[in-house]
Amino acid sequence: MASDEGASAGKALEDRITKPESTPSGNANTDGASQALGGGDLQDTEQDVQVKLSDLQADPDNPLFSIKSFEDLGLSQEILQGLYALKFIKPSKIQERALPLLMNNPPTNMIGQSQSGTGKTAAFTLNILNRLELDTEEKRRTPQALILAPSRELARQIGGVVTEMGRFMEGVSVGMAVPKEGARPSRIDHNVVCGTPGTVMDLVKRRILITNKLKVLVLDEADNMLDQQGLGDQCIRVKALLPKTIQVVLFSATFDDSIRLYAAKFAPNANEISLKQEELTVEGIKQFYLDCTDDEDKYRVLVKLYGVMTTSSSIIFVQTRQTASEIEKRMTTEGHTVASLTGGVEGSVRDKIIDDFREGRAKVLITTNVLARGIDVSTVSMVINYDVPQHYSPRGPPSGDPQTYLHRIGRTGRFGRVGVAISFVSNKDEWQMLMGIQKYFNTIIDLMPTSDWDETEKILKKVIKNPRARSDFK
Ligand SMILES: Nc1ncnc2c1ncn2[C@@H]1O[C@H](COP(=O)(O)OP(=O)(O)OP(=O)(O)O)[C@@H](O)[C@H]1O
Repeated sequence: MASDEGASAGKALEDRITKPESTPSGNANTDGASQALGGGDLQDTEQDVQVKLSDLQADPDNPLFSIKSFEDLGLSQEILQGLYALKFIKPSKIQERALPLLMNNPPTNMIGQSQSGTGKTAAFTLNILNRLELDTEEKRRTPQALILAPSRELARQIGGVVTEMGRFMEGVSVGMAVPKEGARPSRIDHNVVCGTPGTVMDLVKRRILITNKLKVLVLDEADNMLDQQGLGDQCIRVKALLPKTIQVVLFSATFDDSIRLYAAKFAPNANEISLKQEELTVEGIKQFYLDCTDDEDKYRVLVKLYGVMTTSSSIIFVQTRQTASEIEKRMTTEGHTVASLTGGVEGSVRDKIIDDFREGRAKVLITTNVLARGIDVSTVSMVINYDVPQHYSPRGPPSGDPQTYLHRIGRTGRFGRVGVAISFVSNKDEWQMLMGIQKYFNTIIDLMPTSDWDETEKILKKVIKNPRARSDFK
């Protein structure tokens, strides 16, 4: 097992850690990117972010609002220490609502929905930590919780969160079940396992991952996991090999009607927390579109935009690996520093690329839908849909893919931060798809002027610099 990726936690309580003040100067993120960068030109300072966060968490209409404190939720002292160390002050709405239901006994399944960047990971992680039995060496070496995610990067990220949150508990250890070069050990002896469905299935079949003591199964990005032909099939096959009494927890920002019925079969008798379609967009993300004359113009506009957005981190989403590699080559030849991560890249190289991006060594990431979901890098202040996300149709023109659009743009504006999402439109099909997406979420996607780039720069800076962007741009 790739124990190099999963870190053993359970460190002894080092210094005495106290609860953070309600407006700390630290970073309430586990991704580490903000600390490395310290905020760029077009970035909120951490001070701004924290002041704003306490305002948002006091607004009952905001997804980050809660009445209760983490102490009220019945978490152990060691778990609270983990949260304090991460500078989590108050739960978000999904955490406050989901945790009592998740932690209740006898365990009940859950289907939980909340906007992107509102802390779903902590919700399911805290339940897992709360349920772990770590009082004997044997129990510590036995898998008790399994978390499945659609990409290697997301599985690794979640593994990191579990490790960080559980670091004051004696004996928490996280193993990764993602594709790996080289030999695997004969047995996974971690109590929490995070992985992608194909690898997990393989490890279960080879009896490297022993499942009979598993108590919790989490599917993050559950609609995607159950929907896609390949992943859905694998998730069902994995679940069939797990104890019948396992608590099944499904989380996502999106559960389309078509998948909801299916999710209810996968997690029977679940408690459900759901949102209406028009509640799904995140207020802090200002959405624009840009008119381009053709594909070549898209590229010209992209390069122009990068002349304007020099310092903060951004992600460019494209539809195909081929486009990703073309843009990467062209931009690199022209002297831009960009990285590209697609499914075609080998695992260890992918790890390096995403780690470089997280830590601010690479500021521009070109990728496909492989990274559309879950990736949490707080310094990302701009997302570009170089291609409008679409469902291919064997007959007729492609149709827009609102769920993927929402997840892509949700890579910015995390937990009360602000960001911009810009979609490039170069033909009638793309225009229609984008307008369909706008209608689906009942949101506003404004035209970004490009006749005067000084003006474009001003608009972008105003959005990203303004800590009150959500009320201005509602
Ligand atoms: N209570 C909290 N206080 C402060 N920060 C928090 C809190 N809960 C979560 N966060 C931070 O918010 C960010 C977003 O959380 P997370 O990645 O879990 O979002 P998500 O809801 O899973 O989003 P997505 O739908 O995009 O996967 C993370 O950086 C996390 O550390």
